[in-house]
Amino acid sequence: MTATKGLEGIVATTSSISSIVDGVLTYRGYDIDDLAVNATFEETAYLLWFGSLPTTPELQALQRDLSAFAEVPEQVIAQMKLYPKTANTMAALRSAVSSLALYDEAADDMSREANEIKAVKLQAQIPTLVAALARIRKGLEPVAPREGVSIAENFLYMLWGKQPDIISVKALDAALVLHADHELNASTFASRVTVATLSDIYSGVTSAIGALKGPLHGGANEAVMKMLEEIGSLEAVEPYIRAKLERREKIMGFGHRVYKNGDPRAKHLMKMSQELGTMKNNTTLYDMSVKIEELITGQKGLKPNVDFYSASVYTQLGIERELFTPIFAISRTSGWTAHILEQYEDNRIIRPRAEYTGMLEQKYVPVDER
Ligand SMILES: CC(=O)SCCNC(=O)CCNC(=O)[C@H](O)C(C)(C)COP(=O)(O)OP(=O)(O)OC[C@H]1O[C@@H](n2cnc3c(N)ncnc32)[C@H](O)[C@@H]1OP(=O)(O)O
Ligand SMILES: O=C([O-])CC(=O)C(=O)O
Repeated sequence: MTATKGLEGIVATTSSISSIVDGVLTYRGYDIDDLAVNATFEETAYLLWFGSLPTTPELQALQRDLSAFAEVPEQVIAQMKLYPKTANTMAALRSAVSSLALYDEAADDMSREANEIKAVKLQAQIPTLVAALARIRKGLEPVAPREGVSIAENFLYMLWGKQPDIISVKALDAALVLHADHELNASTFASRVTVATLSDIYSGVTSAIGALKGPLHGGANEAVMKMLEEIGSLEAVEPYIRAKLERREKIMGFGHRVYKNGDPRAKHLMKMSQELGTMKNNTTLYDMSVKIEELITGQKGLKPNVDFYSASVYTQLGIERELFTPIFAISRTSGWTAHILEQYEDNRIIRPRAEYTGMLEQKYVPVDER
């Protein structure tokens, strides 16, 4: 038995949800480049869960369900008010999502029908939790979700407490489409491992949130913004990056296990970052990001991943960086739950082996003789 570090190149499951072949990302056979400019997030989530794009009545029914489920139990909001205001937002989200299970009587109902409802419910409730967390951290009261509006619009409405502008809603909606699923990434794998023990969907999504939090995965988008803030100006980019590379430090938002010639999602976010900067008459963050990309690609051959330009996109939308990874979680809930449903459909416990490298033939010595 020989271990492969990080399971690189190991095919661990079959899946018909999303694929990455020769650098092309597809959801259920639809190219991400097509979906990014044409599909809404609700259509995308439907596609991931049910395998085809919805008809008008199917989409309307989904939108009605998402609206009907968007409120979260008042006990969960009360618990969230007790979290320290300085708590890591992903740690807080992980706790809140775990708590949702306590108030769902169907949490352990393992029928396909019940699990599909819980997938839609989680998708509806997680944006409400993230917006509530953000407001509670600032000492503000959470804003209740509105009926009949998209997830992107509702989220920004609950976050800001006022009707968001159409440009912000469209930009967030496109970002949600781009982040929705990504084959067997670390958080999706974590969710599948958890539910393959026949544990419940809430446990699967809670595990996934824990995995997404790390800076080598979803947490990179917040880390990119911290770096941009630390750099501070276009002139400071070059010396900062050169010094970081000399110290052999990683540059967040660059590199990818699967894409070696670039992440197809990054160009969409790059364009959005440029457009938002131009619209707001301030392209500093975009210009700094482009300069960083030139230096990193030039010196290391590494390309930006989905987390790089999303940082400047969200900041230009007026969203604080502590919410970047939770927003990733809002989107990826669609992918996680689609994978969980797929895992339940044809389940076998996921239990690989480890190559043992420890000591051999030890003999027990009583404690007072050691
Ligand atoms: C949504 C997402 O999860 S997208 C990824 C988000 N994560 C990040 O942006 C964090 C920064 N990037 C990374 O840490 C890595 O590129 C990962 C985690 C994405 C992929 O990791 P791996 O597939 O294990 O790549 P690995 O670490 O083997 O990288 C190969 C080489 O490129 C280097 N490298 C990879 N990424 C970077 C980076 N961002 N900055 C500097 N060097 C890097 C590695 O140090 C390694 O060099 P070496 O061969 O001299 O040791
Ligand atoms: O696939 C990965 O390893 C990470 C990634 O880009 C994602 O989850 O979107």
